[in-house]
Amino acid sequence: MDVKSNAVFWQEKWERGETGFHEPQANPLLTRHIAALDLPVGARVFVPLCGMSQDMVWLAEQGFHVTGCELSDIAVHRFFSDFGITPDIVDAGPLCCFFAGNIRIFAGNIFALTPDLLGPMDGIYDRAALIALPEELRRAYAAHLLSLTGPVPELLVTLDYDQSCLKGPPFSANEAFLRECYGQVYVLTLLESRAVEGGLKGRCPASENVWRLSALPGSS
Ligand SMILES: C[S@@+](CC[C@H](N)C(=O)[O-])C[C@H]1O[C@@H](n2cnc3c(N)ncnc32)[C@H](O)[C@@H]1O
Repeated sequence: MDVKSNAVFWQEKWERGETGFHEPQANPLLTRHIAALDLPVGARVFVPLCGMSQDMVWLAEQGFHVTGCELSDIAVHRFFSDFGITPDIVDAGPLCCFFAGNIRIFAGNIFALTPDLLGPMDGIYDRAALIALPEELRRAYAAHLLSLTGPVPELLVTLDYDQSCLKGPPFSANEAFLRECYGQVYVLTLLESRAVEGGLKGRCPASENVWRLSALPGSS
């Protein structure tokens, strides 16, 4: 699957309301482990492929400046309208930037986002972003993310399961794959691993893993 067909796939998911990944509250793995990034209040946190995640609200409530990037306009509009907030909207090259308070979201394809548009970031929170993408795009995504932010600390939530058991998304990302994508610049530390209750989609044993990525000495 290439960048264009991936975009069509996700746009159609949002149009059909197939958003089972969306959680009504902040993810407990985020709230439990964000401190591991050691970010000061006021730090700038990037949330790639953010959907309309409540995690952004929770991060903003902790005093962080949050920047998301999301392909679907439907998701971005719903994120703000659910709070009864009318965001300001400005053109940002090939993307559109929505902002209100200490949350801004780039609506558009992350592969079109540039370091200049994004600006400096102090940390990354990736839940269901890397693993939303098929194998061919996942490596490109990881490299692009690094080109956007450099090796800032990252909290990464992944799934690990036998890919032959389910088609995905979400796709499996095992430790070897993560080390291939990120091991050149990051030290990877597994903070928590827990079995998905009842199996992934009720069909396949899976573990949900929380990783801290911190810059290898000399890589920042
Ligand atoms: C599985 S959802 C996860 C959303 C969010 N992280 C959460 O935890 O609810 C993946 C999201 O990535 C978005 N997406 C997929 N490819 C993208 C791309 N190339 N650029 C920006 N967003 C993308 C989809 O529209 C979808 O909302």
